[in-house]
Amino acid sequence: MEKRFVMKCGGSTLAALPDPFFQELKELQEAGVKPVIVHGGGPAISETLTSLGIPSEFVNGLRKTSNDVLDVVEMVLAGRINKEIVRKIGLNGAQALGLSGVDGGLIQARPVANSHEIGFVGDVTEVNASIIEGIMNMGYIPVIAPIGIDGAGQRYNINADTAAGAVASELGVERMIVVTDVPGIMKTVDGEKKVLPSVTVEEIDEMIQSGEIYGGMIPKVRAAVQCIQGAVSEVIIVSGTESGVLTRAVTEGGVGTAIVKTREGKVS
Ligand SMILES: Nc1ncnc2c1ncn2[C@@H]1O[C@H](COP(=O)(O)OP(=O)(O)O)[C@@H](O)[C@H]1O
Ligand SMILES: CC(=O)N[C@@H](CCC(=O)OP(=O)(O)O)C(=O)O
Repeated sequence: MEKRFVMKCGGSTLAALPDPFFQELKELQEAGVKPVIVHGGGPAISETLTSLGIPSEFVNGLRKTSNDVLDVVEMVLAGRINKEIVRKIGLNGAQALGLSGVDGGLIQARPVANSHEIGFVGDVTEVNASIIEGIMNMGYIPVIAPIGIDGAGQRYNINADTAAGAVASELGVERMIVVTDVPGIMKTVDGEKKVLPSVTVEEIDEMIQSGEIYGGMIPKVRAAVQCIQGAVSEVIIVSGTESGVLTRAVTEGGVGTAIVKTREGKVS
């Protein structure tokens, strides 16, 4: 099975991901699947900023990033969190190689439109796929921290969902899997909260308008909508703590919430 997929692991769930999750990753790799991981770490960044007494706030889901904040973001994401994931993959029998978007100029970025307000936050302009492919071809799982860089050497803090979407688009993978702390996109139907098996771009817009999708789910669905406009067929949002979820998401689908162009276009 020669198949690649991009998996975004959210900071909300990283510490809770159990060994069986990483064992599934190893088994998928042994079966010939090539995973690429892009990770977040928002809660760990916030904790470190607090312990250092550096104020931090979010504007529309993006962290206001001064130079001091940027140093901490890089230290926590490209340092502690990245190496923790690499270590867990190693302990469960596979091999990973960690890097940030700065390494080899992997993720090129430019300031977001409202950078005057939120500082060094970036949008991705280019992803150097050959670096990722080189790592995969050596038999390692690339583990990428979402820091970007521009031609002048300026670093940028990039939302991890946005970075993962850009990597998935550049690699042209069929599926991006977003691992978070909820089992999918939820909606209250007849007074009961249910996980939606699939949602279309149109339905996402309505759910953001109505407030049913809010907070940290917004960058996820925005990144998903952006990458399914291109080669990526669907984005699947799942919880990483459910047993067998990763294998199902990669091989057959039918788990979590699939974000699809249209229902007809759904790959099942
Ligand atoms: N419709 C929705 N269904 C499920 N979760 C939602 C929804 N709208 C907003 N959320 C929120 O999004 C959160 C996941 O985003 P976030 O905390 O940023 O996670 P991560 O660190 O994995 O990126 C959930 O814990 C939940 O509070
Ligand atoms: C610009 C911006 O907001 N960057 C994020 C990067 C980490 C991230 O996105 O982590 P999660 O996936 O855990 O939310 C931040 O500073 O928190």
